[in-house]
Amino acid sequence: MALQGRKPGWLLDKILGRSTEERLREEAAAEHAADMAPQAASEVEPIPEPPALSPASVYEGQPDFVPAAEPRPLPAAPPTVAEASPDRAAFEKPVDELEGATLQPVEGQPEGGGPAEPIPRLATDPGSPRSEPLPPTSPAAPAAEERGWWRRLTEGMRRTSSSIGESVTGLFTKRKLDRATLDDLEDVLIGADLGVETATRITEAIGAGRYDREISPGEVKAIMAAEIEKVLAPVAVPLAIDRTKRPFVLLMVGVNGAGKTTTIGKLAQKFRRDGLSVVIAAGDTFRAAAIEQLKVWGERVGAPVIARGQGADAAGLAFDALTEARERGADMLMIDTAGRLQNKAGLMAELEKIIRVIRKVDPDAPHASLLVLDATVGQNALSQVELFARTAGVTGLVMTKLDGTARGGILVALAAKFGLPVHYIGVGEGVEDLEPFTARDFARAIAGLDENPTLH
Ligand SMILES: Nc1nc2c(ncn2[C@@H]2O[C@H](COP(=O)(O)OP(=O)(O)OP(=O)(O)O)[C@@H](O)[C@H]2O)c(=O)[nH]1
Repeated sequence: MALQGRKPGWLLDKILGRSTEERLREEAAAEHAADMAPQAASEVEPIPEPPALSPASVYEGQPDFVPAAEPRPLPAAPPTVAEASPDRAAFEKPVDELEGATLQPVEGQPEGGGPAEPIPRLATDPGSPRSEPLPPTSPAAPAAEERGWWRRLTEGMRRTSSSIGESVTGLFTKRKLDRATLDDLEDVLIGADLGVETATRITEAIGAGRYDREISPGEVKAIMAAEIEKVLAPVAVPLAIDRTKRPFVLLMVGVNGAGKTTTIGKLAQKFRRDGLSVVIAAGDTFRAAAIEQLKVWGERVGAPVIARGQGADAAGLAFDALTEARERGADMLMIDTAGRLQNKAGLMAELEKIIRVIRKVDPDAPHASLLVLDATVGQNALSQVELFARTAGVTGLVMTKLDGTARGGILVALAAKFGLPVHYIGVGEGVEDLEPFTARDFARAIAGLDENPTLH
């Protein structure tokens, strides 16, 4: 019969005046596009365009990263360790404490006597050692966007700035400057986690030529902001994404609860807005809730999430994710990692293994390794940096939860001690509450001063 042997669709082709080969090519292209589209694209909420805001930060309206002009120097390869075969029994058994208290974040613990923000629990993961809430249902709460970054920053930093500001007002109102007052201020600044070095630097700058004279709290704050800015300026470095690396591999490390998973979601949204295709690897296989949380973020921002079950080998997953991201031609691969394993050595061995294994696919990977730090842990952040810098070749920092603490000064101490780039800071759980770090804005916010005057 005449119809026999015809390829399906030939009649439509004939009507539309195209060849069967043309149609097959179109179909293949459509299939590829569907593959690259977010999972369950119809369910993914559209990413709203950011509204035109008056710039509160020099970064507003700019991409959230800078294209790297030159390939970045790679972090030194971490030492090869004996193959860390993940102990499944240990994985499955929730461990509350890491060996060595220095690694433990202080979750939801308020300082200064203020009430902690209640941490909502995720109902679907009752067995998890620590259940997180899913991210907010709207990727960009309009109210948050309308507030602008400067307001979000200063509102978030209020606990830090008001604890310093109240002391400054108390110490410097209608008093002649003397050594005792400066010593008191130094104690306040050290207590606010700025570190001895910066505290001394600030008090010396305030004292220079002003003994026995009245100095207003406003003047003190201005000098303080200027000194803090000097410390922070060298580390306020935007994340450089080398577009010749495809995918650019971003490894996210940090202790449990620091905000890695949330930060990945927030950053993925930024990268997607900037037109990059992103693949996410759910490498925190220790916690089922982290995998689920990431899947939700992935759907929301339109980034495929490569995941395996709880307890799966994270290095193997990272290897597969990099291979797949490469096949898809993705611009970015973001790898989440566990913050808690059976012990500190286990955690570090796993990070080293992940790096070793992904280098089998791309010898330069990871192209950036970001340590996520929770500001509420205060001085503990210093030992976290030391540990992760040694193991995971940390190239930059992200500091979260600056809103929930009076200890935001720790960022200044970190800058003075390590000089590691600080790429982003988080001042809330909302998707818009993470922004590139700018020295002047942060310095003025911490000192409780008005908006960056150079922008007006
Ligand atoms: N207030 C506030 N909360 C934040 C911020 N960033 C993250 N969080 C919250 O901190 C909690 C922990 O965040 P996660 O992203 O799950 O932390 P994690 O590092 O992935 O934790 P593990 O998966 O256990 O390793 C969540 O409730 C987040 O919503 C921030 O900037 N401010």
